[in-house]
Amino acid sequence: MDIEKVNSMDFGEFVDVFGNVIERCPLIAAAVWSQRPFSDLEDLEKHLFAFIDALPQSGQEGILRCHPDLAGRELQRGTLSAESQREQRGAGLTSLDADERLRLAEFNAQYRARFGFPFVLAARLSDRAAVQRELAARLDCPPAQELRTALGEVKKIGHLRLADLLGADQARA
Ligand SMILES: NC(=O)N[C@H]1NC(=O)NC1=O
Repeated sequence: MDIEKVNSMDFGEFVDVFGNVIERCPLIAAAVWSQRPFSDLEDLEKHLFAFIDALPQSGQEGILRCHPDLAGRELQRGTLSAESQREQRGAGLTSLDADERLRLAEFNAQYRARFGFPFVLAARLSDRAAVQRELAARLDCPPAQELRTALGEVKKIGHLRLADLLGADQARA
């Protein structure tokens, strides 16, 4: 997909295509649509991320709360977004045994109780062992630092999702 194509999208198409670059936060794509034209895809990414950075802490925490737990109930129920499903499967989180699933659920619950939002990690850059390690390590972080780390992970996920959207279209062209 080239940038002319992106810049020519009407609002509805733009939100359809980019609405889940940030998990379950189509408002972010909706907000940056009016900032067209973008000079290139990095520019689009910059606008998406600048929107996140400009939010008050409550809004940033809201973005984190839109993320499903890793290996959580939504994975069991099959109600994840297509992107999240693919990412969690890629990290091996669909094939945990019962003990591993329980351990992760306990850590996820501890994390949520401490910080007030779910543990977020770019699963595609990780694997099941690293997810558990990271979660245990980040539980000890000071809250302000942890908010920054988690938003950094949201951006990594968004970066990879954007690259997928573009790559898929280039392959078709
Ligand atoms: N909780 C969490 O990190 N979820 C996200 N991570 C990821 O790679 N995809 C997600 O949905």
